[in-house]
This record gives sequence, C-alpha cells and structure tokens, in this order.
Amino acid sequence: MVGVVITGASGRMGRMLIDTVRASSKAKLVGVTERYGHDWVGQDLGEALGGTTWDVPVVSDPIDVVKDAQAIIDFTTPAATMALSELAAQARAVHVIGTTGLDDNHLEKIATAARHAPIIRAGNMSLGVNLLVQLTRKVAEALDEDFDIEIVEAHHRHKVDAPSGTALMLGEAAADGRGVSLSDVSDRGRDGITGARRTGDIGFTAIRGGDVVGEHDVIFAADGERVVLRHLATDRGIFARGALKAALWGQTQGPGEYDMMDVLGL
Ligand SMILES: NC(=O)c1ccc[n+]([C@@H]2O[C@H](COP(=O)([O-])OP(=O)(O)OC[C@H]3O[C@@H](n4cnc5c(N)ncnc54)[C@H](O)[C@@H]3O)[C@@H](O)[C@H]2O)c1
Ligand SMILES: O=C(O)C1=N[C@H](C(=O)O)CCC1
Repeated sequence: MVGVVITGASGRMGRMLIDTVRASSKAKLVGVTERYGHDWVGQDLGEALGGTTWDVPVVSDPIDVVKDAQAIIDFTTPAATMALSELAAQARAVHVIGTTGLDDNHLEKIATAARHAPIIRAGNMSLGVNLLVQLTRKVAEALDEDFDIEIVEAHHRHKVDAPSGTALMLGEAAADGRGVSLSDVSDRGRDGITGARRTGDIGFTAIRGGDVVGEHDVIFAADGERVVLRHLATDRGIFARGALKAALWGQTQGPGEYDMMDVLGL
C-alpha cells in the first residue's frame, strides 16, 4: 500500500481525492493538510466531514505528515505547492502537482526539487484531456496558418486563474504542432479596438460561471470551415483518478519531472 498525503483537504479537489484514495486497494490515506487558520485544522478528518472519527487528524504544517508518505497529492495554491515541493523532495516522496496558475519562477523551483524526487505535474490529469492535447498537436501540424487557432475554456465561478492550466496545455500543443513558441503567438484578453487578428496567433478566451467543472474547445477556423476539438468534464473524479494513478506510477520512477503523458503512455 502506498501511503498518500492529500493537501487542501476541504477543497473541491481535496474532498474528491480523499474519496478516491480511500476507495483504492493500492493506496492508503496517511495524512491530510489544510491552510493555517482553517476551521478543519486540529479536527479529525472523518468528523470534519460530518461523520465518525477516522483517526486522521487535519494538520496545517505538512512536516507533520510528509514523513509518513510515499506520495503527496497536491491541488492547492501556487504558494502552498512551492513549500511542499521542497518538503516532498527532502522526504524523497512522489509529489503529484495538480495546482494551476504557476509562473516561471514557480516552475524553476519545481525543477530544482525534482532533482531529488519524482514530480508529476499536469494542468489536467484526465485521460480525455491528455488525449485531446495529442490530437491538438496533430491537427495543428496538419493545418496551416489559414486556420486560426482559438482556445475557449469555461469553469465554475470560484476558479481564480486564467487561462486554465488545461487551456495552456492545449495552447502549448498547438504551438508545438505549428513549430512555434506559444509565448510568441499567444493572444490573451482582447478588449477595445484590438485591430484585426494577427495571422498565426493562438487566442484564449475564459468563461467563468456557475458550477462548470471544466470545458475546453480548440477551434481551428478557416474561410468556409471550422474544426472543433472539445472536452467536457462533468465529474472531478476524472482528475482525482488521474492523480492517484500518477502517485502509484511515480513509485517506480527516479527523480525528475514528469507529466500525465508519461503516466498514461500517450
Ligand atoms: N490538474 C488538474 O487535473 C486539476 C483539476 C482540478 C483542479 N485543479 C487545480 O487544483 C487547484 C485547487 O482547485 P480546487 O477547485 O480544489 O480549489 P479549492 O479552493 O476548492 O481548494 C484548494 C484548497 O487548498 C487549501 N489550501 C490553501 N493553502 C493551503 C496550504 N498552505 N496548505 C494546505 N491547504 C491549503 C484551501 O484552503 C482549499 O481548501 C487549482 O489550482 C485548480 O486549478 C487542477
Ligand atoms: O476547477 C479547476 O480549477 C480546474 N482546473 C484545471 C485547469 O486549470 O485546467 C483543470 C480543470 C478544472
């Protein structure tokens, strides 16, 4: 059994991950964390969730639980993820990072931590999206710049980062398929007199509202026709199952940075 710590226990993904790990015959929950000051901290997890005791205390300092873990599954905030990547590396535990909104500075720190232990990071851990990423690369390779590429994503009203991690994965794949760098062609946040669309740009649009779990369209629009690749998530279980798969797969890997393509063999 692989001992797993879940961070951000009370969050949308934290709760889903707790259910997923507890249902697994290959992993056991050895600890959970929440942010300092959260009312779950100091309580037993089972009781915090409104049931009987599970003998799993909710802690705010990850040091208290990381030492017992072979894997840490982390869907929190960039700041929390940074602190954890260092600790996970020291403990030589697999760090599965689902947190999005990471900047270049964060990514540099993750690369440093990955010298000591495996880190598996993806803006989307579902099988369907990772397949869509591959399809996007292939379609972008096949179609020339007569086809304008636009990525439209929709998420629930609580999401704090845009474009979504998934949209950025899709944008990177489209740029890669075209043999260009996304940073050179990315067009985000049009507003006002923007001028006509620049040939070769990859545009991003973010919709936020209600309880949308996650929807992504990659649109290839030319004169007279459009190709649209779409993924619709209706259940966060797809991300949690992907994350657990990554945590188990990581047990046999050496230090380094990996993504879900590696885990899924895509
Ligand atoms: N990669 C994927 O497949 C995927 C899927 C879904 C969500 N996400 C990402 O996961 C992240 C979390 O999403 P969510 O919808 O669960 O958000 P959420 O706000 O519901 O949950 C985040 C939780 O982390 C907790 N937290 C914050 N700081 C902490 C700290 N220092 N220590 C411990 N816990 C801390 C918060 O209190 C909260 O409960 C976001 O970045 C989101 O984009 C990724
Ligand atoms: O709910 C979220 O937040 C999600 N975040 C990921 C992203 O940024 O793409 C994956 C989908 C759900």
